[in-house]
Amino acid sequence: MPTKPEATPTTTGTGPIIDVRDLAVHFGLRGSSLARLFGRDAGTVKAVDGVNLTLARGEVVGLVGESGSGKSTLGRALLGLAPATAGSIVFEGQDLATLSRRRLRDLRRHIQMVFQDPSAALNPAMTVEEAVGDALRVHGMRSAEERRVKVIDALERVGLSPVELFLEKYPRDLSGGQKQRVVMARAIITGPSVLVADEPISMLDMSVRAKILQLMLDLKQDLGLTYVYITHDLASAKYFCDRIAIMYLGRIVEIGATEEIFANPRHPYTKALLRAIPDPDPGRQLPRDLPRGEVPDAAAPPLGCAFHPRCKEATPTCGWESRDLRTLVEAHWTRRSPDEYGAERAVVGDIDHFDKPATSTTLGAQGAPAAREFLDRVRIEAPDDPIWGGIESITDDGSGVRVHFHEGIDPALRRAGGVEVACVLYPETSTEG
Ligand SMILES: Nc1ncnc2c1ncn2[C@@H]1O[C@H](COP(=O)(O)OP(=O)(O)OP(=O)(O)O)[C@@H](O)[C@H]1O
Repeated sequence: MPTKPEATPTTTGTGPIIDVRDLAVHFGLRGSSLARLFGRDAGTVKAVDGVNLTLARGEVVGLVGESGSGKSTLGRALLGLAPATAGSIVFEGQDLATLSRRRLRDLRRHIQMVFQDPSAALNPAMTVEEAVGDALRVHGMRSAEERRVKVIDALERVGLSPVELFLEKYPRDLSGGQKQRVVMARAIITGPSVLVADEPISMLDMSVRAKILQLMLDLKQDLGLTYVYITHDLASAKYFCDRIAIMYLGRIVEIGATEEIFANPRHPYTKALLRAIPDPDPGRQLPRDLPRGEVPDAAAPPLGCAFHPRCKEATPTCGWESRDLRTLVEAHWTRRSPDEYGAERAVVGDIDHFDKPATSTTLGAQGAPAAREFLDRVRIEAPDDPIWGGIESITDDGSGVRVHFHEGIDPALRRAGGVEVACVLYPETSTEG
């Protein structure tokens, strides 16, 4: 029987193992050198923007969302690898922000990260023994003999046996699944209590994905680990996670027990992600529509609820604005002939100012009646677009009209039934709460 890797004094406490409060991680964009010369701010990406998350000991929490939703940044922040702009991360009662660089490095024995690409994570010039033992060397274990004992134990735990066959191998000699097992061995060898796994199976062959997830569950059981599982794949999260946090543009928009999220999704984004899960039964034809449009630019998120431009259930107060009008007008123009487009373009005039997010904007170059007629034509073509509910009024203004949108609501996470959800459809007074 393999012995347990280095004991972790931190796993024995009570209360949450990690407590994240109002965490923000913002990245300043450098912009072009010309913009910098004129002192223009190139903007800020709010990769994580006001996240609260409590990890109970021994649970598996999934961070799920499309690319750019901030999952990896949140995961990296838990290890102190992405600096917090605001808020706090408390691990076993210690606020990461108060730790010295040395203590922070030491903390990484207790919180380890596993990345998506095992080939990139392993140094091609190191044998398996060197790669797995290196973490011990970094943390001060000088004796090669002691390291070897621990390495053998860790390799046995991750199913690379007989161990002698693997110790002297290089990454190039291993399959993708074996490499990820080596990465897992390296992660557990310091005796961590928390493991942040960032898409750990997405680059592996289908045939080995379930085996690696099962290995992770076995390790969790044996070593008393707590997991943060980062993925864009809800199907694997269903299998693996106790709780799921759905992320969108730096925020958690819904969080709750896995069964509840799957049985009764509340947030329109969660519903859309669930509809997009491929059905393993080829005979069943389910609509697989990810929400319309792409994930917006995180440096200039939509006003109000960041999901509103793609939302099927959007309401008049979800944050409609000038950029939504541009999207609608441009979609209308894609269906016009070149002559029609030319004539309408002259009526509408310049629309570049729509790109500056605003709840009031002007449209028109040939007078208010022509601008109104144009908007009527757009509306007849797309009468069900939720943006129309978001327009409060249209008034005459100079050479055209001014479109006023309802002031949008940026919803906070609120309890609704068994989950928490950030959507105006679940207000504080909701009977569900
Ligand atoms: N070091 C950085 N500098 C600037 N922007 C960054 C940095 N790291 C991440 N971002 C931006 O922050 C946002 C969130 O990125 P992040 O990688 O955390 O998302 P993700 O959900 O993990 O996406 P993916 O699944 O593609 O990894 C993105 O807009 C990304 O471009």
